[in-house]
Amino acid sequence: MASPFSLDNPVFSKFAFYSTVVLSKTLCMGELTALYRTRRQAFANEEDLTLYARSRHTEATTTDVSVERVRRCHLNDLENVLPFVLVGLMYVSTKPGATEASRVFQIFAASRLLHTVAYLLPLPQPTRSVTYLTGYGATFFMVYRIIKAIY
Ligand SMILES: N[C@@H](CCC(=O)N[C@@H](CS)C(=O)NCC(=O)O)C(=O)O
Repeated sequence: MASPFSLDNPVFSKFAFYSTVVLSKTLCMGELTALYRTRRQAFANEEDLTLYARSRHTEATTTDVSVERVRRCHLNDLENVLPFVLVGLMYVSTKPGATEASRVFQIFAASRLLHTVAYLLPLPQPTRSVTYLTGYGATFFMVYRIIKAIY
């Protein structure tokens, strides 16, 4: 029996693509945090001041509103992207239809990109909540499919 975890399988190949998109976006959040820290001179650790601070009067802080917003956005990615990738692997193993699977992966990836835009700009609520719930729904749809395939 052919393994579903091969790039020859169009479902796995789409899953690999969209997982890489959302994981790369999550990785970029660390660099974005560093950029905000440097721009706003808001370093969390005393030892960072000697390396990056423009003025010797700069003090370490963990309360800069913009830096904390990027950090919350990053954390929210971790809370949602990691479950998507793990649940997605089990979903691929159920051998779903290619059209359905593609839609689920696309919806999740789009929802996470829009969540970041809504969080960082920020856009008025409930925009961010809607993007979050859309991605959450996509992951839970896969959970439903997995459970249905088993029982
Ligand atoms: N850990 C999240 C759980 C709920 C959630 O993810 N809510 C979405 C829509 S309101 C969100 O963007 N929360 C903001 C955040 O995680 O910083 C929280 O504390 O809010």
